[in-house]
Amino acid sequence: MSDSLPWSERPARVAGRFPKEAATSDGSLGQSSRATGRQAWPARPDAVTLAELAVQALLDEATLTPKPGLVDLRGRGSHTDIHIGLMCVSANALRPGLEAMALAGAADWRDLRVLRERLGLLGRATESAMMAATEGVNTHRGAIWALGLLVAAANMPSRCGGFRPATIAKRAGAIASQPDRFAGDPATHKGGRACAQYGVAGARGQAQAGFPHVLQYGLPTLHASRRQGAEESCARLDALMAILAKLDDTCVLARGGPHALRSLQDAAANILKAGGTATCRGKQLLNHMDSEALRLGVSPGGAADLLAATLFLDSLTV
Ligand SMILES: CC(C)(COP(=O)(O)OP(=O)(O)OC[C@H]1O[C@@H](n2cnc3c(N)ncnc32)[C@H](O[C@H]2O[C@H](COP(=O)(O)OP(=O)(O)OP(=O)(O)O)[C@@H](O)[C@H]2O)[C@@H]1O)[C@@H](O)C(=O)NCCC(=O)NCCS
Ligand SMILES: Nc1ncnc2[nH]cnc12
Repeated sequence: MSDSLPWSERPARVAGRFPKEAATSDGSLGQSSRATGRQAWPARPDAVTLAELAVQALLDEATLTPKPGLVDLRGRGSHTDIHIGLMCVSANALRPGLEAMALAGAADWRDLRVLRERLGLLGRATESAMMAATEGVNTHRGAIWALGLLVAAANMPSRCGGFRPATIAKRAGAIASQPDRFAGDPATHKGGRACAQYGVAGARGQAQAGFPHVLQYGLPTLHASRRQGAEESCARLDALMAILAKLDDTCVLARGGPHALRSLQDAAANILKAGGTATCRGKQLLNHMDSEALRLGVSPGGAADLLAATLFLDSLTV
């Protein structure tokens, strides 16, 4: 890690807990201690724990299999430059940055404008750390944005409100809605251009609205599928389908256009209508959806990021 990073004074104890070799191992990789989706915290988690939970959510998302067009334990999906090992290395490289962003939430909560600019600085440095770890591949840019805002919001003092997912997401939305004088030009980003071309809100709009796809689709579907007795991996895949069915994912739009987006959204909705990914029909449809994503050359990276955000907020549930 570069010495110039703003958190370089942080102790090494938070870095590199996930060995590179383990990244390509079997299905046990990435399974959290909350494999049942439940973890009781004796008190509110501190910044180190919040960063750890966020990284775990990223690992859980990356290793969730089978996902349509996305990198998973089977392979690269529609990507040529990313594999599961890189996703895991990348997730682990974000830990110090996420911890610093959580600390910023506790330090700068009184002035959301100051906090937004602090998070912008840390977010851009975390993007650089990701790029250094992946040798220039964009694995988690959207995830840094979403989880950075959420860990900061989760670490604001309790007088800012409760610790429920809805409260944390709303606070994150308030931070994201503040201006950042130092932000780059969105029109130079592929996602920013897709937003302008197709009139969609993208990752920025999703965060500013307080993560509606996480609160209205991801979390309720995760919980409903668990209640219906689905295995944890199926409940998580169902949550991904629920997000995907409704999200204007700029990764899909940028690579495949509106036709590809509609095709994935319809396929995800049909899987849920068939009873979800735990059913035989749901599994068949998921297989078909995966083939279609590969044929179209698209990968719903935005929906995957929001699944990680869903799993992170779920992991805070006592
Ligand atoms: C505000 C930013 C998000 C700026 O980003 P941008 O203007 O580019 O906005 P979006 O494209 O809308 O979003 C960026 C990433 O967010 C994910 N995403 C896409 N759609 C949505 C959506 N509707 N809702 C939520 N999230 C969404 C997605 O990230 C994932 O995909 C990336 C991989 O995609 P891929 O196409 O393979 O990679 P590319 O590099 O684009 O392609 P190639 O060049 O390889 O061909 C991967 O990152 C996933 O995570 C979008 O890509 C924000 O990033 C920003 O301002 N950051 C600065 C720091 C900051 O202010 N931080 C503050 C808080 S931490
Ligand atoms: N599993 C995944 N595959 C490809 N891009 C992603 N972005 C976030 N998660 C991803």
